Formats: sequence, C-alpha cells, structure tokens
Amino acid sequence: MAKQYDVLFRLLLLGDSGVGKTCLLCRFTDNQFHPAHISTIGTGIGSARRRERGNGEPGASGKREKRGGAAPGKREHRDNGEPWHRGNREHQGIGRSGQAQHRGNGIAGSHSTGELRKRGAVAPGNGSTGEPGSRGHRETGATAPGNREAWEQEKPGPPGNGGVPKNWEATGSGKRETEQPAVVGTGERQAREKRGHRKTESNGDAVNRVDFKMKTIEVDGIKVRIQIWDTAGQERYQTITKQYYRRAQGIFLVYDIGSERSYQHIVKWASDVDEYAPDGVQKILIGNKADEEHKRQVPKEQGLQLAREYGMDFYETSACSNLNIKESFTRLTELVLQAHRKELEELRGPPHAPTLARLEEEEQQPMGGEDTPKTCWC
Ligand SMILES: Nc1nc2c(ncn2[C@@H]2O[C@H](COP(=O)(O)OP(=O)(O)OP(=O)(O)O)[C@@H](O)[C@H]2O)c(=O)[nH]1
Repeated sequence: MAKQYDVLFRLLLLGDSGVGKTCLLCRFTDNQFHPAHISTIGTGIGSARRRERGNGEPGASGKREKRGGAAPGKREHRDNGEPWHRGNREHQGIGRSGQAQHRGNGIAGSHSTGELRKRGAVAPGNGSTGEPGSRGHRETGATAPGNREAWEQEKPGPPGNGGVPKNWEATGSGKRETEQPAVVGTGERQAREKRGHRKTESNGDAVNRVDFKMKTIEVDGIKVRIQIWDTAGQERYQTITKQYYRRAQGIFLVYDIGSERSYQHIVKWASDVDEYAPDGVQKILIGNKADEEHKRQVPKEQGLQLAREYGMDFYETSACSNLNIKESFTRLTELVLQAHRKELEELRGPPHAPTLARLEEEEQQPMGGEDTPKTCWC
C-alpha cells in the first residue's frame, strides 16, 4: 500500500481559556467554526460536559445540566458578551433519549450540539494578509480518529508511561487514517453519549484534558502528518496539560486580540514552555479573533513586539473568518521540519540510512502493547 505520509509530529495549542484554540484547530482540520465556547476539559475515555449558565466564567452557576450533545471534552459556556449568545435561547432539558432540546432563535449556537458539530456557522473567507505564510503547500486531507480503534492507535499514551512516543516518529502506511473528519478522542463511549445513551461526568483522569486532531499536509515535497493537540486553557488543568509539552515539536501560543489579559498571560505560557517543552521546540505566537477589530485591546504592533522578543513568528488569525489559519499551521510545520532537517535527510538519504519503507516494515513488527511507540529518531 502506498504510504500516505512521510513523517509525523505533534503540535500543541496553548493559551488562556476562550482565546479560540479549539476553533483554530477545527478551522484548520475541518474548515469549521463553532460559535459556542465549549471549554476543553476532557476527551478520550470519559469526559465532563457541563453547560455553564452565567457570564462565561466556568463554574459561574455551579449547576450541571445533563445533556447529550456537547463535543467530547468540551464544556459549553454561555458567554453573554458574544454576539451569538444573544437572543432568546431556551433550554428544554433532556428528552427521553437524553438529547438536549433547544428552542432557539436560529442564531448559531442555539442549535443542539449535534448540529453544532456538523455546521460551520461562518463560511471560510480569504485569509491572506501578506504575513509570512505558506509557499504552495498542498493539503492531503483532514482526518481525525473517529472511533475507539483509531483513538487507541493514534493516542500517544498517557504522560509518563512507558509507551510515550518520542519526538520524531517514522510514519507508516497511513492505514490508520479514517477519511471521516471527526471530533477527536471520540471513542465508542463518546459516541454513545452523543446519541444520548448515557452521560458521564469527569473521571478526573489527568490524561483526559487534551484533545487532538490529525491532518496531513505536504511541505517541500514531504507529506507531513500533524497531530495537533488542543489543551484546556483553564487554570485548573494546567498541571495536567504541562505533561504534554515534552512530546511536542511545535507550539502555538495563542491569545485573543480582544483580551489584554490573555496577551499578558503569554509570558507565563512561554515560560512554562521553556520549562517543560523539549529544547528546540518551535513556537509561533498567534493573536486570534482578528475579525473582531471593534473589540481589539492588543494592537498588532504589540503582538509583533512580543514575538520579536521571543524570536517567534507572529500571525494574527481568525478562526471565524479563516484568516491566516492555513498559513500559521503550515509555517509551524515548516519550522519543525527545518529543526529536524538532519533526521529527515537521514531518512531520505544514503543507502545505509533507514529508508521509510524499511521503517514501515519494522513498524509492522509487534513491539509490545497497543500504546507501544513507533520507530523514532530523537
Ligand atoms: N469572533 C471570533 N470568535 C472566535 C474566534 N475563535 C474562537 N472564537 C470564539 O471564542 C470562544 C472560545 O473558543 P474556543 O475555541 O472554545 O476557545 P479555547 O481556547 O479552546 O477555550 P478552552 O477550551 O476553554 O481552553 C467561542 O465562542 C468561539 O466561537 C475567532 O477567530 N473570532
């Protein structure tokens, strides 16, 4: 079977809660935008889905509401400051099947999360701003594990265990890909929950604070499979998400241009990255929600300045209007490729070096349990 990608590596999205990390990811992988803020709090094996009533701060009401629809690992907020939260949204509770029923006013965000998942509320726009970007790269598909099997195969294993993959992995035949874009970490249990069969609260499992999605893009003739991890921005989960830093080759530090606070916090996120991420991890600074110029608190120049101080590239993006999404993800991919050029050359290089084909063969060999990492060069 023809290989579908040459290398695989991991990117991580970091930043305060609500800056739009999940939306950036969904825009990049599925070209979708979800107007509701559903906080990332868990994925995989069990997850909490807690609808917040109040003004956007998690835990504002303290009430939990059973419902069948929130995306795995996300907590939905009603944030009164956001245009799509305005209006007369009325929740009717849970129907017999366990599915949440809403009576909304047609504004995006008032439909059930089943629909939320399927519908992109905003059509993709033209993202070009002339900022540094891609150079004719080709995307070869946006996929994510959509079932338990895929999840088990793709997940790198819990932090700190023996099955943690190393930073640079040989990739296989690509047979593990699914062609259906899906919300990451959606295992059988999540699917059942989605259909309203059951409802689980957070199991407190430290592993379940991060979601990921996969996408393959082609950069300089190399098919790169990117595993992009979306972390929970909420303070309470940061100890957990730090455990993921060390497995990342590239990191997006994201703030919201309409939130000075989220911008200030970049310093803290960057210092965490210095402390916990591997040396040589590539970083890009992202000022998201650039479509909301009227809410801007952080001038673009300020973002550029910070990026310069840290030696990072900088993009203002909008997951909503699809501004600089592909460009920024491609750029980080390029940076990671450049940083690992040596390993890459070995892969493609002299006859004595391991060839991709050989590595793929080796990969077929049983190496242990399900979470056993694939062949790595780092
Ligand atoms: N206008 C606008 N809104 C956005 C954009 N990106 C995200 N949002 C909105 O910002 C809110 C938060 O987005 P999320 O992607 O859930 O934020 P997050 O950073 O993943 O938050 P946590 O999961 O809590 O860490 C949602 O209501 C989104 O619709 C954007 O580019 N423009």
